[in-house]
Amino acid sequence: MTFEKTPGWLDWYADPSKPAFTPPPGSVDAHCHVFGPGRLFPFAPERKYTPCDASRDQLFSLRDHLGFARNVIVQATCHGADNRAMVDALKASGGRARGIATVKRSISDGELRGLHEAGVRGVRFNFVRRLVDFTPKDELMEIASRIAPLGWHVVIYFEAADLPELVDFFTALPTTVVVDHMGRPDVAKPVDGPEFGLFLKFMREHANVWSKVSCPERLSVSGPKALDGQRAAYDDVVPFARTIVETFPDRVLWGTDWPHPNLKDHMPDDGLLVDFIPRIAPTPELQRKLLVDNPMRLYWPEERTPTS
Ligand SMILES: O=C(O)/C=C(\CC(=O)C(=O)O)C(=O)O
Repeated sequence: MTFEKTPGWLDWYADPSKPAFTPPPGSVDAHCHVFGPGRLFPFAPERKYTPCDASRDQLFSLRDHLGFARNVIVQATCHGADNRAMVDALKASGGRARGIATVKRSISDGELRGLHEAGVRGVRFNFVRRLVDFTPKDELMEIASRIAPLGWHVVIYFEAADLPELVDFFTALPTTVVVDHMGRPDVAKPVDGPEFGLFLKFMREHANVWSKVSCPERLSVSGPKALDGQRAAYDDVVPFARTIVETFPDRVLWGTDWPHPNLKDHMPDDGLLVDFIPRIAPTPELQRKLLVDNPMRLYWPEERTPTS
């Protein structure tokens, strides 16, 4: 099947730079996607966008180029609840990728076990209206209670302005809860203002809540962009991400978000994006927690040594 990309679609950056920052050995890119390829894994009829292809082999070659060891592949909404492309990538990764699935309440226990064997360790609940149609909260809660015994967690994606309305549902979830992209703060607002304050309170008062400090390219208003050799990009996002890393160093994850769906302004050079990491996690200890210890604890707990 051939697909026509959404008009204005920006393809992933073809020839990324080598980062100046060297990630510690064993680093995990804990948020990335695969798209298709559409001829093998057709995009879902209910999708809100049609992307370019972004295959597992292209993802794995980016992983190696950037100096990462592992990936966490998050089911993208353009594949709906058809997890085949993501699962195919997990199976081809030689144990170096884990996955986050999208499932419906109709999924059987056997199918859940199959996903677990392939390397899935969580489900994603998406509340961003431009990406998905609303799933009733009772259905989501039922899914959460079924995946909890597998040791899985729930990844949530929402916009900062929607947190007040969603917070009661989030705090009722029975698993670890991982927030995508810091809950998408409006970085034009003050880092010590009420909106981001609510997010910090949410994390402070709920020790099961983690955050990905990812996607500065999606959140930044004033740049500069991670392009043309700019190794100090997205200044306006730094205080938000750094506050989270320094306040909750054991509950943060980082990911490229490759292939960066739905960006409208520019496509970042992923090598320069990696150079954002030492600006938000300034010490080797914070970097090791963010890139190795935390994702290993969540996604490969069986591989942890007693000291890590
Ligand atoms: O890549 C992301 O995390 C963010 C997305 C896309 C997405 O979540 C999806 O398609 O599932 C976005 O904001 O458009």
